[in-house]
Amino acid sequence: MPILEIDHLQKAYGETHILHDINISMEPGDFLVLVGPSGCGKSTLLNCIAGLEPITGGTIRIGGGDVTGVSPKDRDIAMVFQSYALYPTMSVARNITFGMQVRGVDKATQAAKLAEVARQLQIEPLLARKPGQLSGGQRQRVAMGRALVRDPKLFLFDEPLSNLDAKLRVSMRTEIKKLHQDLNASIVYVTHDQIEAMTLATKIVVMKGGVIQQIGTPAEIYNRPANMFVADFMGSPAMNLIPAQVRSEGGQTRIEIAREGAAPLVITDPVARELPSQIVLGVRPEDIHEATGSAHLPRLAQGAGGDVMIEIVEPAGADTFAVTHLGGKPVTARLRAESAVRARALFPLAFDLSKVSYFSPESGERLN
Ligand SMILES: Nc1ncnc2c1ncn2[C@@H]1O[C@H](COP(=O)(O)OP(=O)(O)OP(=O)(O)O)[C@@H](O)[C@H]1O
Repeated sequence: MPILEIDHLQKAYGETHILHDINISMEPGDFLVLVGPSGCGKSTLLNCIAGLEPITGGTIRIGGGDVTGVSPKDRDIAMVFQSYALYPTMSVARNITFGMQVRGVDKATQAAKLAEVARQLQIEPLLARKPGQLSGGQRQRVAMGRALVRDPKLFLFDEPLSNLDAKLRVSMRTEIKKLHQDLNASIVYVTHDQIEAMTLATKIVVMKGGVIQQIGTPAEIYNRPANMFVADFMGSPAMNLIPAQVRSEGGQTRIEIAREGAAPLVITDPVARELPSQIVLGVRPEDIHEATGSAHLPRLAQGAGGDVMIEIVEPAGADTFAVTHLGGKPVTARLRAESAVRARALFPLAFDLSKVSYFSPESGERLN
């Protein structure tokens, strides 16, 4: 049975529609990440799940029970906010046990739960301190501790790492992932950071303008984006989106891409595909390879590339990024660090056609 089922959810503020026909089904133990740009409605959706915002239409079920009209405290959820929302005058220990005290949990159980989460989160030495005496990462841990002692059906996290510096964010991300694995907890997590989404989620919901664009595993979202918005939003550097023309010939698909100062680059997809004459070809930087000595790239089809003029070369330690222009757009290839690629020179590049996406230029939807 799904731990969370959202069915045809609508949310409006007066005449302003914020969320449109949201449908989500989440299994127990899932780490479901709601991701999208600022203003896409992900926090509003989380608040609807928590019961902090009334919904305009549809239903929400948690653990099989309809909670649509149920107050937040009766939904068996625990929420961790971006602001942590700790009580400043209470010690760390009191912050964690206070909710249990209010619910009438006996003292011995409170102490046992406190000890358990303090150990899990490695905050034992901090229990007597006040929130003002903690670092951002430590406050974050206390806020999580407060959620953990509730042992709820569902954890809700609203951008919990956004107040931390970059380095701490990465280490807290690892901790949250470990916590999820250890507890097998069901988590709904909001972030605008696509890397956080990719690294944490078992399931990603990509949103834009209050509409779900795609739901899938991180691999599905990355490898088979449903449309150009998802293709562009997920992945860094972003997927290259190259306008191209298609000619079907003899059971193959010929794709022509305009190249500056030279005849179009013609690549041949060995699969016969039903494509419109104009498409946008999506290819991730790591799926564009140096075409010379491609013996180590057996999956590269014959005729999958050609010489292109390299404009900029950016060494980045483990990789080297090479930027060219194709179809009138800048195109980035992620090459090996030891690549001989040079700026302002021709260089042979080939696309891994087993990995490319084709999109409709009009609707932006995936075609293959
Ligand atoms: N009380 C409100 N009344 C009217 N509009 C609101 C209200 N609260 C939020 N909105 C609007 O709803 C939309 C979604 O907001 P929401 O905070 O859910 O976005 P978000 O994706 O979480 O963005 P962010 O990452 O910036 O927090 C925004 O356009 C926002 O202006």
